[in-house]
Parts: sequence; structure tokens; C-alpha cells
Amino acid sequence: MAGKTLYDKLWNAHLVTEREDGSALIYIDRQIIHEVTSPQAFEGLRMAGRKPWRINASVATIDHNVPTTPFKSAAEIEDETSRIQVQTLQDNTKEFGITEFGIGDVRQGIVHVMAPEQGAVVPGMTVVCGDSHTSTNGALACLAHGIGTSEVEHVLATQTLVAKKMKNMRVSVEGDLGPGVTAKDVVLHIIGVIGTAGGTGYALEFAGSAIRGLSMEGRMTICNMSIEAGARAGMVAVDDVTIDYVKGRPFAPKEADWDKAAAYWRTLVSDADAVFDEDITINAADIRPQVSWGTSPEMVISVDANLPDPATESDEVKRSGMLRAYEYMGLKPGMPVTDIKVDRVFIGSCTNSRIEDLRAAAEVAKGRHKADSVKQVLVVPGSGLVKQQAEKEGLDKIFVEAGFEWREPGCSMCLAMNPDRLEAGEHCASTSNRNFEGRQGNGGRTHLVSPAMAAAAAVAGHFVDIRELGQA
Ligand SMILES: CC(C)[C@H](C(=O)O)[C@@H](O)C(=O)O
Ligand code: SF4
Repeated sequence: MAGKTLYDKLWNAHLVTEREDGSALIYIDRQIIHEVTSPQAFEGLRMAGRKPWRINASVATIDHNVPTTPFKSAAEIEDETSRIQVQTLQDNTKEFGITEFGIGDVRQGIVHVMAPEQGAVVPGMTVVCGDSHTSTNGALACLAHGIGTSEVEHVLATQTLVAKKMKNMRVSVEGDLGPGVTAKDVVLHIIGVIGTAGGTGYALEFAGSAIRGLSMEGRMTICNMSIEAGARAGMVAVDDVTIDYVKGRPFAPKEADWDKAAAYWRTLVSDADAVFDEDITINAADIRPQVSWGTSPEMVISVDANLPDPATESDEVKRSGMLRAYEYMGLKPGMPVTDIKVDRVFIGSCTNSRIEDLRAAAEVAKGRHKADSVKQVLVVPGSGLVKQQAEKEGLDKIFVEAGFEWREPGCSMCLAMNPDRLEAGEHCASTSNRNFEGRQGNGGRTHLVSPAMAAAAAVAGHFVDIRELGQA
């Protein structure tokens, strides 16, 4: 019998029952909750007179709707829907006894930053959240994916989920990453190669020496964008980096439990003879710093290239998509990426708001200043703890001296659900994960990049090849 993939192992360890039609019930170890996709789930529980089946399995925080300027209570949030959602989560978690890192709590932050940071997610878990970027947690060798609001209610009530086994796909990135090439560039490059539907129906495992060479933060950036590659879940096998990251975190196992857990976690790797339904290898040396130019994450290109010509695209659907993207983005085929001017810069989101991301941006910002033509540069830490750490290292001062704004944690300008938005027609160098029309505000034009590339664009006023940036 062929060996098992990491995904097979995680699936088998949580399978409660499976029917002949392939539908199955799996046990869920951890549910993470935010204010946008949980109100109806709690309401459903209330209407049915149910209680959460295992209260300690859930942990909640607020992120999408929160302003990134200081505030002390939900009542201060101007937008009505946002205010109600933040208040409702507070009321629901109180009523049902669920832990929430709420307003003023240093642990509050973007769900996918907060959970690993707290050790609320550890290897081997099944993890769900009413949010598509739950895949981020797969970096810890978890089966982690987004679910819908009715499923949030189902998990609260039963701690199980109706699921169907996905196929296995491995993406190996082999070799050394070049200078200036980060995890974000790796994942954008992968999406450029396999497309936004490339991973549809698969659980992705990211493997290879370049992935093993990444920190946990970098692995999270990669798994975060699995969903942009079409896959609901992405994961990385356990190694020393994983175990070292988890050790000592508040929710992580302690003492004798730790030893037992760590020994089990070490088995969470794909067997050498495991067979993947799809297995692709990417040469790390081929990856250059990336910039998305269009309205889909697969419309991405190296910073030193010129924008692609739709006339050379043989697929008609793709060609018309490109033409529409050019029109929306106000760009012309053939122009150098470095000629694209930016109006605003956003450094944050669950893709790139961890400490390492902020360090990378600060390294570029240090001793430099944003270009006058750039209206705003937002730096938004992923959690209160990331913010605290960054301030301890003096990164906030570097940003402020560079004319960047240092904000409070939240999803911020990743999506237009809070006061941080683009205005129509503005180009934004953004470290987030989605660039569809209107994502960052009506008519806004998003370019997905790494934190260092975003900071460099802020300084120059247009995209620049980070590899060519001299000393400040
Ligand atoms: C609001 C939420 C449901 C949504 C998601 O699921 O991804 C959001 O986080 C996003 O990034 O678009
Ligand atoms: S930071 Fe962006 S992608 Fe991540 S959860 Fe928030 S809105 Fe979604």
C-alpha cells in the first residue's frame, strides 16, 4: 500500500464516519470566530435552544470591521453594520462563554494572525473559521479551511463538519531563493504558474527546500494564499521550525503533554512513498520579486518585466479578462512594471502583517521618506502583540520618520469594510491577497506585492525592483 500524504493523515485522524457517496463527518479541533460570519450562527444556536458542544474549542476576535485608529468601545464605531457586528460578537461570546480577544485586549488582531500567535492552533489540528484565509493555519501542519456561516453554527453545536475528501497536490519549490525574493513572491509566482483555479478540488502541500528554508511567518504567507490558487486548504509538514514556533505559546501543551504532543507532531509529514494526484516542482531560482498588474492574483508578473500583451494570449476567455483588467486598472500592455505609479501603500493583512513582514518593510523605510506623490502609507500590524513587539524594536519610529502611518491592528485596507479605503482610480501597492475590482474601495486599483516591495514603492512613488535599491 502506498504511503500517506500529510493531508491523508490529518483527514484519517479526524474522520468520524464516511458514507458511500464520499460525504463524511470530521471532528473539528479548533474553531476561530470573527464578527462578520458569526452573528447568524449564534442566533441559530439560540433559536434552537442549543449550547456550544465544547466551549473551549472556540476562540474569537474582532478584525474586519474595526477602525485602525484607537477606540474604546463599539459605540465609537461610526459605520452602523460594523458597530453592530462588533457589539454582537461581544454579546454572543459573553452569553455562550467563549473566549474573545476584544477591544483593548493586546491579543486582539486578525483571526489568522492571532490564532497561531496564541498557540490556539498547533500541528495536527483540524481548524475552521468562517473565513476563506483560514488556510493560513495550514503552515502549522493543520487541516485548516474556511467554512460558511451555517457550518459555523454546525461546528459550534456538534464540533463536527460535513466534508468531502479533497485530492492531494504537492507544490515543491526547490533551491535557494534569490536576494529580495520573499514568501509573498513565491506564492504569487506559484499562482502565476498554476492559475487561480489550479488548486481547485485539492488540498495543497507546499514542500521542497525553499519552503523548508522559510520561517513560520513565511510559511503562513504561502498557505494564506492557497485560496487564491483555488485550493481551500494549504499546508506545510512539521519540522523543527514548526515545533520551535509553537513551544511556550499560551494555548500550547505544557510539560509532559508537550513531549507527547511533539513526538506525535513529528509524524505529520507526507510519507516518502506517498502518491499525489498532482505533483509540481518549481525552481526557486526562477522566482523574482512579483507585482500583480490586473484584477486577479494570477495576473502577476516580475517587477523587471513589461506588462503582458493580450494579443499573445490564445485562450479567449483569458484574453477578454486581460482586456477588461487593463481598462479597469488604467494600464497599457507593454509598459514596464516600474512605470506604474502608486497613490497609496498598504502594509498589513493576514498575508503580511506579522513581525517579520514589518521588519522587512522597516528595513527599506529606514533613513528614507515616502515620495510626496504618495498620499498615504498605512502600516497595520496583524495583532496587538505584533504591534507591541514592533514598538519594542523601534520599527514604529522608523515608519513614522519615513512618513508612514502606524496603526492599530485589524484587516484595514485589505478590504473595504472599515474606514481604510482607496478612492476610485487610485493605485495601491498592497501586501494583501486579493485584487479584484473594488476590493480595497470602489474603483480602487490593487497591486499585490511583498512588504519590502510595498515600502520601496512608497519611497519611490512607483514600483521599483527591490534588488536594485541601494543603501539609504
Ligand atoms: C469576510 C470574510 C467572509 C472574507 C473571507 O472569507 O475571506 C474576508 O476575510 C475576505 O478576505 O474577503
Ligand atoms: S486581512 Fe483581508 S484577507 Fe485576511 S481575513 Fe481580513 S479581510 Fe480577509
